[in-house]
Amino acid sequence: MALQAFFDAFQTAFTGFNVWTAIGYAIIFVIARQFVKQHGDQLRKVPRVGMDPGWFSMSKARRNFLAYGPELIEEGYTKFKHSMFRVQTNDMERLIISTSFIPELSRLPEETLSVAAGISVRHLGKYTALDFVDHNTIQVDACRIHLTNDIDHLTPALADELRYGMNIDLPSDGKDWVSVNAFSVLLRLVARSSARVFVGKPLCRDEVWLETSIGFAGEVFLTATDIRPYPNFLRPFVAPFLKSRKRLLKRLDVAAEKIVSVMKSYREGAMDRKDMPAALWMMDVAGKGSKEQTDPKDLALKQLFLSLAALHTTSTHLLQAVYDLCANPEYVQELKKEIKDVLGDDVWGSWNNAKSLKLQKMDSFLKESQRVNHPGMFSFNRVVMKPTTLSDNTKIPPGTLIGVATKCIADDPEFYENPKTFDPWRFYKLAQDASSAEEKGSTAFASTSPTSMVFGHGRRACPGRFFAAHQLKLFLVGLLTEYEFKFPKKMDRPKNLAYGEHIVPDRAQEIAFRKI
Ligand code: HEM
Repeated sequence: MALQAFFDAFQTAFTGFNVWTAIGYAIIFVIARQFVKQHGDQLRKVPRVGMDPGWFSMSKARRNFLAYGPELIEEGYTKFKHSMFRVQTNDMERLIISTSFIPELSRLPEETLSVAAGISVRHLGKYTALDFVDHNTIQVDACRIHLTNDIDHLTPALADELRYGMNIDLPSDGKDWVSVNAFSVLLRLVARSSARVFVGKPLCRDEVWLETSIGFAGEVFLTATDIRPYPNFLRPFVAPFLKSRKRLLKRLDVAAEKIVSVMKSYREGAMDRKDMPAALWMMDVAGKGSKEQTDPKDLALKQLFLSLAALHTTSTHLLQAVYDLCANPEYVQELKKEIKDVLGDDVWGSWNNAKSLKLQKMDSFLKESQRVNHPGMFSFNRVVMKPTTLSDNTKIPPGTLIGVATKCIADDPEFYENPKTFDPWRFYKLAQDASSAEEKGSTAFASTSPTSMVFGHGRRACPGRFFAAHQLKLFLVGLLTEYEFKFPKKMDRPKNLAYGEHIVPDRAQEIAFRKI
C-alpha cells in the first residue's frame, strides 16, 4: 500500500516533466548557485592572480594553474606579500596570506582553523579514506609523543634496518662504482627503516608491505585527481568505477591482511611501551576494545597514512641533500670531520639523539638544502572552520582554504641574506651568532617560524619533524661513512621540476656509489 502511494505521488509530481524541463531546471540551479557564490563571496575584494574560473571555466583555470602555478604565485607574492591574494589552484581556490598573519593564526585552535580538514579536503578524504583524520589524532600523538620522546629507544632498530637495507640496495664491495637510480633506492631505504619503527619486524621486511606502504600515497593522489573534475553530486556515483580508487581500496585490504600479524604479536608478547613500533604503541595507548586493537582496517589505514606523511617527504629531502653533496663535494670533508668529532669511530654504536643534535653543521646543511630545494610552493594549508577576522579586519568565511607562499618567503632577501646562494653553513653561523637560546633554537632544522615553514607552523606543525631530522642525519652519516658517491659523469646539479604548487627533484638521475 505504502509503495503504491509512493508511486502515485511520484507520478503526480512529475506529470508533464520531460528531459528539457529537467535540463532547464539544472541550468537555472547552476546559474543561481554561481550567482550566490559570487555575490555572497565575502572575499571578492581580495585581489586574484591567474584565471578567474568564473561560471564555466573551472577546468581551464585548473589547467592554467598546473602550467603556470609557480609564476602565478611569485606574481601574487611580489604584489601582495604584506596582505593576501586569491588563486585558483588545481584543487581548490586558495587564500594566500602574508606571513605577518601567522602569529595570530597559529594561536587559533583546530576547531577554528583546521589542519586535518585541510588534509581531508585537499585529498578528497571521503573517497580516499583520509577523512579519518577529521576525528582521529592518535596517529599524530604516535609521532609527537612516541617517535619524538622515545627516539633513543627506537634508534637501534632504525639504524639496524638502515644497514640491512644499504647492504641489499647499495653495492656491497669496494671494488667498483655502481650507478643506481637515486630516488628509488633512497625511497626504499627510508621506507624500510620507517617500517621497522612503524610496524616492526618481520613485517618491515615483507616486500608486499613495503610496496603497499610506498604505493599508497600515489593511489591517494591519483584517486583525488580522477574524482576532482566531477561535480560534488556526481562523485558518489563515479567513484566506485574508478580504477585508481579500486587500487587504493585493494591496497587498504592488503595492508589490513598483513597487519593482523602485528596485532597478534601485541597480544602475545610483553614489551615496554617505549620500545614498541608505532602500531603497537597506538594499540597500547588506545586500550582494550578500541578500534586500534580490534579492527585491522583501522590500524592499517593509520599506518598507511603515516607512510604517506613520512616516506616521500623524508626521501625527497635525502635525495636533494645527496644531489647537493654530489654537486658540491667540498662539503663532504667538513661533514665527515664533524661526524668523527661527535661520534668517534664507533658511528653506529654511539648514536643517540643528544649526539644527533650535536651534528650542527649537518643540521645547517640539511636546512639550507631544504630552503633552496623547497618541497612545494605553499605550506600552512588549513581550512577555516569558523568565521575568522584578521587583525587588518579581513573577514574569512568558513570553508576557505588558506595557505602561505613559503617558497617565495625562502627566496626573499627581506628574510634571507643572499637567498640565491647555497650556503651550507648559513644556519650554523646564525646559531653561533645567536644572542639567546631561543634564537639559537630557531635556526635548527626541525624548528619552524613564520619565515621557515617547510614543516608548517604552530600547534599542528608536522609532528614527525624531529623524527625526520634524526632519521635524515642517521642516513647521511650512514652514506658518508660507508660509501663514496658522485654523479656518474661530470654535470650540473639536476634541476628541480616545478608545476602547479609542486616542486619535485629529478627522479631519473643516477648516482654512482662505491663502498668504502
Ligand atoms: C622532511 C620530511 C617531512 C616534511 C617536509 C613534512 C611536512 C609536513 C607538513 C608541512 C605538515 C602540515 C603541518 C602544518 O600545516 O602546519 C605535516 C603534517 C604531518 N606530518 Fe610531516 N613532514 C615530514 C616528515 C614526517 C614524518 C617522518 C612523519 C611521521 C613519522 C610525519 C608525520 C606527519 C603527520 C602525522 C602530519 C599530520 C599532522 C596533523 O594532522 O596535525 N611527517 N608534515
